[in-house]
Formats: sequence, C-alpha cells, structure tokens
Amino acid sequence: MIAPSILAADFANLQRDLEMINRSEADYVHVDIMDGLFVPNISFGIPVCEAAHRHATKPLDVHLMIVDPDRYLEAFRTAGAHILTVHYEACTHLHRTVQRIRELGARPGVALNPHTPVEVLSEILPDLALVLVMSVNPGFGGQKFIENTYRKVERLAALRQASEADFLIEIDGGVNAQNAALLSQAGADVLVAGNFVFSAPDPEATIADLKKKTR
Ligand SMILES: O=C(CO)[C@H](O)[C@H](O)COP(=O)(O)O
Repeated sequence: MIAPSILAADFANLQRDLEMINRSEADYVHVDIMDGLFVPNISFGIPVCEAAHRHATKPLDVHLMIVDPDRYLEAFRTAGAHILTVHYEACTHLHRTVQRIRELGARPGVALNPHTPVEVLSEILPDLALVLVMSVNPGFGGQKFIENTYRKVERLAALRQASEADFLIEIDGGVNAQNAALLSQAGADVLVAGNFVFSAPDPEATIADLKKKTR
C-alpha cells in the first residue's frame, strides 16, 4: 500500500494535490504533524488535518511527531484521523495512549525512530494496528533513506509472525523506486512517500509505479 505524505504537497494548492491522491492508486493520505519540540521542525496542525479530511476520499493516516501526544488525540480524531500514530519515544504510558486511541474509534499506530529497536514493542504488538518504522530521522522530508531499515523491518516481520499480532508495517522516509520493492520483500505493508511523489513530473503515475513495486 502507498501513503503519499502531504508534507511534500504544495500547501497553496492542497485541494488540488488531495484530488490527485483521490484519483490515484494511493491507499492512505499520510498527514505529518510536527511540533518543533519532538522534532526540530513545525509542519501544520488540526485545521489542516480537518481540511484534508474534507477533501480526501482515502483514510487519513496521521503521524504525530509531538511530545505528550495524549493532549491532542481527541482533537486529531475529531479532525478526521483514521489511523493515529504516536512515537514510542514520546510516550511515558504507551499502553494507556494506545487504549485511548482505540476508545476514540481510531486505529492505533506506534512509530519508532531509527535508533529505537523494534523489540521495545514486543509486549504491546497485539494491541497495535500499525507500526511505523522511521527510515530517516523525523522532522524533514527529502532525506536519505537509512539502509539499516531493511534489517529492522525483517526483525519486526519475524516478531509479527511469531506472535498473535496483526499489525501493518509502515515505512516512512526516503522511500523511492529503488527501495520500494526491497522494503516490500522485507515485510513492509505500507510505504509513505513524500518528495519522491510530489517532486515527480507525474505524481499520479509515480504512485502507480511505486504500488506496482510492492505487489
Ligand atoms: O515523517 C516524515 C518526516 O519526518 C515524512 O513523512 C517523511 O520524511 C516522508 O518524506 P520523504 O518521502 O520526502 O522522505
């Protein structure tokens, strides 16, 4: 599955770019929320998520790169989040946070920074709908893919197979036509792509090409 990240969209033409995603073979709209604290960048917030929800026909996959995300779970759910992903590194009581996301009626995801081993999630995997493996340090689009990600994805896929868990494995950062098939073979289910899609001459065809590589 493919989740184009609107972090790389043209914010002055967000409706146009969302309509492109609607027409495309994309499965989700990836919405990156950055608070300038958890990551050294500020993206956009609840009103933009609401606007995306108004125009998108695909489910919103909201990635909260924010400290203490519990404060904003309800607001982003109300703003249309279908998947709500929090960072392992930002949550003191991750189990409570995940339960709260479910109570709100969203699908809970947990993201891992590049330095965080997948094994830290072993006790909570059955409660998750998605694990997001960051393949760049979060905060900016357009960065170089970290090669160690393949090994992490393989280890996570092995943990999934060995358990009762049934979560999606999502990769975020530096995804392109070179690594998409390899990520898919390693066990990834959802590929987030920002710059590779939106800087392409034909973003809709680029989404279709990426999707082909994951089949
Ligand atoms: O979460 C993110 C940054 O923290 C972005 O979703 C990610 O970097 C995707 O952008 P690109 O495909 O351009 O690397």
